[in-house]
Amino acid sequence: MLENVKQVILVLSGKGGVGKSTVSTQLSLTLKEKGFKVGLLDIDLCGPSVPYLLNLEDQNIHQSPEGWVPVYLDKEQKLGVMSIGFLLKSRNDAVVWRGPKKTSMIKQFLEDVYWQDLDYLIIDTPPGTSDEHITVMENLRQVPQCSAILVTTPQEVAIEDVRKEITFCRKTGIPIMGIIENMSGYECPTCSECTNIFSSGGGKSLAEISKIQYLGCIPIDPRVGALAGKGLAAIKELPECTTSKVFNELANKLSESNINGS
Ligand SMILES: Nc1ncnc2c1ncn2[C@@H]1O[C@H](COP(=O)(O)OP(=O)(O)OP(=O)(O)O)[C@@H](O)[C@H]1O
Ligand code: SF4
Repeated sequence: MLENVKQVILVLSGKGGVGKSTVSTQLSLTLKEKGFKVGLLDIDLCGPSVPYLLNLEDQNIHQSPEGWVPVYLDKEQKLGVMSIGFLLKSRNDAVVWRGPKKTSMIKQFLEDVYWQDLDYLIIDTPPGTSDEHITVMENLRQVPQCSAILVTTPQEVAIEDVRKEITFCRKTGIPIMGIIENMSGYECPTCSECTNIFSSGGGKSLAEISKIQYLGCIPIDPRVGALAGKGLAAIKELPECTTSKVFNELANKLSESNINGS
């Protein structure tokens, strides 16, 4: 049920493992820390990592007369989470479904979750442009405030795949809010010096060429990696690190409703 959701943000990536779920969870946690009411919907049916990242793996969802009740991270119910992971017995269980079953599960996720009033619904998607994406795009077209954030890494192959995501968004009519480059150099936890391990700046130049807003680069930071599985916000635990600054700025841009669709 999306009637009472003010803004929907889809987090997309061309490749797997580029940090899409990290961006989805840290963005959700940052918005929660800023006092917003947030929902995080994980539709990566084949690799749902959000329950793990937020330390919610042992939680179950419940059915209420209004619909599925999300799992809440906090007592105040500021961050609600929905993931196929909550329906699996163990993290190692695999979802082996054909397209139509995946499509109907995603429709249920979009229609039957009782989110209550939300300032933001963040949707973590599988990599690429699959059946899941088409179903989501079709169902979200009627949501007035909906846009996509594209996540990439600096390598040329990842950048190439983001080009495909841009084409996909433009064809399906979802405005792109911007591009984030993750794993852009290595930030030393001791002296905060950033060393470029791979090339860098590919995400920025792609944003410039494609006339899309560049939302910043997040370095590889072992301290940020260590937050995975704990459900802790980088902005609270590591306020001085570059990652926190990027998420803080991103959350500010969102709250100013500065959606530059392109
Ligand atoms: N900036 C970063 N610094 C350190 N570790 C990171 C960073 N970004 C992501 N990671 C780590 O890299 C791994 C992969 O990240 P994540 O699960 O967010 O990627 P993904 O794109 O969602 O992957 P998938 O395609 O499997 O859904 C995780 O262990 C995460 O903690
Ligand atoms: S980046 Fe700084 S603290 Fe890290 S290893 Fe190099 S000199 Fe040492």
